[in-house]
Parts: sequence; structure tokens; C-alpha cells
Amino acid sequence: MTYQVYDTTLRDGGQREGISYSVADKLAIARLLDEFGVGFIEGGWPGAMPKDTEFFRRARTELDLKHAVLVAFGATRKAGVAVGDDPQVRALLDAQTPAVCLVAKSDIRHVERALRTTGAENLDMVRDTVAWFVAQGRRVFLDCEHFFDGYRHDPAYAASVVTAALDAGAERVVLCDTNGGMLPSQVTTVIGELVERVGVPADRFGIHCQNDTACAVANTVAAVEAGVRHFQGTANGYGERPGNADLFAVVGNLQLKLGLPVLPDGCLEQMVRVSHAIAEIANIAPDTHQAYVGAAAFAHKAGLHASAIKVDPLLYNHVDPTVVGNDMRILVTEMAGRASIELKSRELGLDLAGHPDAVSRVTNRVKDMEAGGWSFEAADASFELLVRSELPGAEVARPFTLESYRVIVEHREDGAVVSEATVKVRVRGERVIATAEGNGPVNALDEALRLALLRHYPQLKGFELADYKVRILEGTHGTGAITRVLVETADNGGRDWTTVGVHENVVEASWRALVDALTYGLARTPAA
Ligand SMILES: CC(=O)SCCNC(=O)CCNC(=O)[C@H](O)C(C)(C)COP(=O)(O)OP(=O)(O)OC[C@H]1O[C@@H](n2cnc3c(N)ncnc32)[C@H](O)[C@@H]1OP(=O)(O)O
Ligand SMILES: CC(=O)C(=O)O
Repeated sequence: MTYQVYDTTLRDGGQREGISYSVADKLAIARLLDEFGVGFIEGGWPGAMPKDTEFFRRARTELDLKHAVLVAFGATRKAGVAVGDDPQVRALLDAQTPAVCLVAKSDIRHVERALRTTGAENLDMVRDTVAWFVAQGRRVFLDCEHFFDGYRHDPAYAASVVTAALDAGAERVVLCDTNGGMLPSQVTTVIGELVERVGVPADRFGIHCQNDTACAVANTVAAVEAGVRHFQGTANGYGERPGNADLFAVVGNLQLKLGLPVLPDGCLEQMVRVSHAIAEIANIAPDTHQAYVGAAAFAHKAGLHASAIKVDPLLYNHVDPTVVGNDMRILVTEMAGRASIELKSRELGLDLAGHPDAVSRVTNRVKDMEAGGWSFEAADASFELLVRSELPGAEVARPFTLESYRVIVEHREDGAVVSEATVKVRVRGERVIATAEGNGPVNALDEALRLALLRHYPQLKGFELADYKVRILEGTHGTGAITRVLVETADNGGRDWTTVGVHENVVEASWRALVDALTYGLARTPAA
């Protein structure tokens, strides 16, 4: 029995606060989901929103899906209206997709209070609409809204909706935890009871879980373990309120933990790329700590972890990160031990294996500096300079020595605020004095330093300050606030690197980070 991986990023995912896809966004996301190997892509609700109608129109000529079947979503016919006369139903047919997914009420309280109709009429709405689409040659899925809540309130009625849909020809009836309030054991119990009550195997059901108890992924996996073969979810868990089941975690768990072949061969390793590309299109910053796909999903900070990882990475990783397209990273912080330092250095291309004394010195310096407010976790370039300074033969030549610098900030009569910096340095035996203006003191200092060095290091022209972050750290060692600055520098070859500086004075902290940034960049970029 094959598994149906059903993605609803374009429909339920679009219900997340802050997401507003354009038609072009939807087409791009559909292509990515297809590359990830999902079996079904629910593209939206044609007739409800002009953009969704347009998406299905363009999809006919602009999407060439290799793995996925395109699905249009809509509701059953309205109460008291013939199915063929319902404009929403017509719009769904006009989307011309091979499959449709109909949402139907399965909680009698919703039927009576929200639809304001009878249980019998709701069953007719389900039967009529499913049968009509089947007669039109469509594959039909039926999403039973509020199924679990409805079943707990009135199991006989909820089950009768399921039977009505299956009898009318629905391929799968999807049990929805619409309010997202279930726990895995409850999902398992309800599915077991439903199988008994309606007398069909669990593989005729699907599962759709919202994440209001943070159990959407667990509930989906529980349903599959109970025999369900169709599961719905969204990229990165986007969806209404706290979201939907994160399809990446669901697929990872089913494929890697339960050994179920849910994706075509070769697709699993696309997971990180597809996740991040969709986040980019949705304009939502990727969640660094998201399971499987986050940049920190396999990042190790604790020294004890690193010491075991040095022996075998799988001792501290639940799976090999590369199988989902991710990487392991070692973070160097005050929690580092000797193994962390060795592994991180290896990651940066420096082999410390034969240098136990250097490892000890670097470990001690990192711990001392982090106690004083430094943080190397996000500043690999400063860490590499530190390691090199302790590793015989690997030291980086400092491009200049400082005689002094001075920065002034001038508030003029007309309200303009101008910063000016002067640096005095020795470069290759020459004393150079340079002055520059900037829109702030750090910008002025950066400009003046580059000006002073440019004649000797023309490759500096290709460097630019890409990001600058300041953090005020309170009360370290009772000395009052100190400042930590992170500087990200990029070059015209597409490389970037981050450095850190710490001091009570924000300008000095910035200066230290800038000096590391230029030193590191120049060491990696010989003059043309
Ligand atoms: C659980 C889910 O997330 S399902 C997906 C929900 N997604 C959306 O709602 C997004 C798109 N929705 C929309 O654009 C609009 O709500 C529309 C176009 C569908 C409907 O808009 P309107 O006609 O203005 O109605 P409105 O949104 O106020 O109310 C929904 C109507 O559908 C009816 N309805 C709700 N569920 C169903 C159903 N399963 N079958 C038939 N009718 C239904 C309601 O009774 C109500 O009808 P009424 O206006 O006669 O009282
Ligand atoms: C259909 C759907 O999105 C839900 O019931 O949550």
C-alpha cells in the first residue's frame, strides 16, 4: 500500500498570519514541493479568492509536475441548493484539476449551529457533492472538519459522515483535528474505534492535524501507526493559528524512524533546500531550531557532545544530517571542551590533532574571553584568527599596527549630524594618516581605516560591511555594561565572514571587530 503525502502549504499554509502568496509565489512553491516528491499539492480554493482561481488557470500551462497531482479545495454544496447550481462547486470543477478536496462538517454542533441545517441535509450535501465530482471524473478527498471533536461529542453522527462520503465514492476521508486539541493517544483511540464502527480499514482514512497542542506532527505519526496511509501537512508547519503538521518533520519521522517509503527515491535529501526556499518565498525567516531542517538542528554546543562526536557523529545525532540535506556544526562557546575546539578547527580547515598544547591554550582563552562577554558562536572568522594565533606556523600576519584613532560626532546648527574619523597606522613600514566622514562613528572609522590601507591592499575595494549588530551586556564582573559587536563582511566573490569585538566602549568594540574582519579577509584574498 503506497502512502499519500498530501501538501496543503498553498491552501492551509496560506491561512497563517503574515503570509500572502502571489500567484507567482504559489507556482514557485508548487514546483519546489514537486521536487520534494509530495504526491498531492492542494493549490487553493478556486472561486473563493481570485488569486486562487488564477493560480489554477496558470498551473494548467505553467506547471509540469513530475511527482504530484494538483488538487483544488472547496466545500460541499450549500444547504438547500442543487449541487450543479452551486457557484462554488462550479468554480471547483472549472479549476480542471485531476482531484478535488471537499471540506464537510462532521460535528453535529457545527452542522446545526454554523451551517444552520439538519444532520440529514448535511449528509445529503456530502453524498451529492462527492458523487457529482466522481461522475465528472475527479478523484475526491473529503476533509471531515472537526472530526475528532465531533466524534467525541456524537460518534454515530461523525461516523455517518465518513460512511456517506465513502459510499458516494470518496477515495479517502480525511479526519481533521481542526481545532488542534488532540493528543496522540486520543487520535489512536478514535481511529481504532472508527474502523470498528464503519467496518472499513484505516487505510481508507486520511489525517489532517492542526498544531494547537504542539502535537500535530506526533498526532499525524500516531494516525499513520494506526493504519492511515494519507497524511496532510504543510512546509515548515505553516497554517492557521500555531499552524499545521510540519510535513518535513512528518516525512522525516515516517521515513527515517519507521522505515516507511513515503517519498520517491532521492527526494529526502532535498528537504533543507526546499524548506528554506519556501520560507524565502513566503517571506518568513527560517526557524533556526526547526527539527530536521533548521540551521541549528544538528548544531552542538556542549563540550561533552563534541567529545563523543569526535569518536562517532551518530553518538550525538538522531540521524545522519546529510540524509535530509543538512549539516552538523560544532559551536564554540564557554561550554566548549578540547574536543569542541578540535572539531570546530577541523571544520575551518585547521588540524589541531598533533597540537595538544595549542588546543589547551585556545580552550582556555575561549572560556576566559566568553566570561568577559565575547561570543564566538556566530563569529567563525574571529575564532579562526584566535586558533591561528596559537598554532605554530599558522599565524595570520596583521596587515598594520595602530598608532591611534580618533572619532568625533558633530551636531551642526542645521541639525545635520556628521561623524569623522582619523586613523594613524603603520603599514609595511610606512606611517599613514587617513581621515574620512561617515553616517555614524563606526562607518567613519571603517572608511578611514580602509582609506589608510587601500594603497597597500587594493583588494579591500571588494569588501563591504554587510551587517552590524550591537548587544549591550549588563553587569559582567560588576563593571557595568559592556558592548559586544558582531560585524559581517562580504566580498565581491560572494563570500562572507563574521567577526566579534567586545569593550566597554561601543566604538572600541566595533574597532576590534572591524580589524579582525579586514585581517581575516586580507589573509584569504591575495592582491590580484
Ligand atoms: C477548516 C478550514 O480551514 S477550511 C478552509 C477555510 N478557508 C477559508 O475560509 C478561506 C476562503 N474562504 C473564503 O474566501 C470565504 O469564506 C468563502 C468564499 C468560502 C465564503 O464566503 P461567504 O459566502 O462570504 O461566506 P462566509 O465566509 O461568511 O461563510 C461561509 C458560508 O459557507 C457555509 N459553509 C461553511 N462550511 C461549509 C461546508 N462544509 N459546506 C457547505 N457550506 C459551508 C457557511 O454556512 C456560510 O454560509 P452562509 O453564508 O449561507 O451562512
Ligand atoms: C480542513 C482543514 O483545514 C481543517 O479541518 O483544519
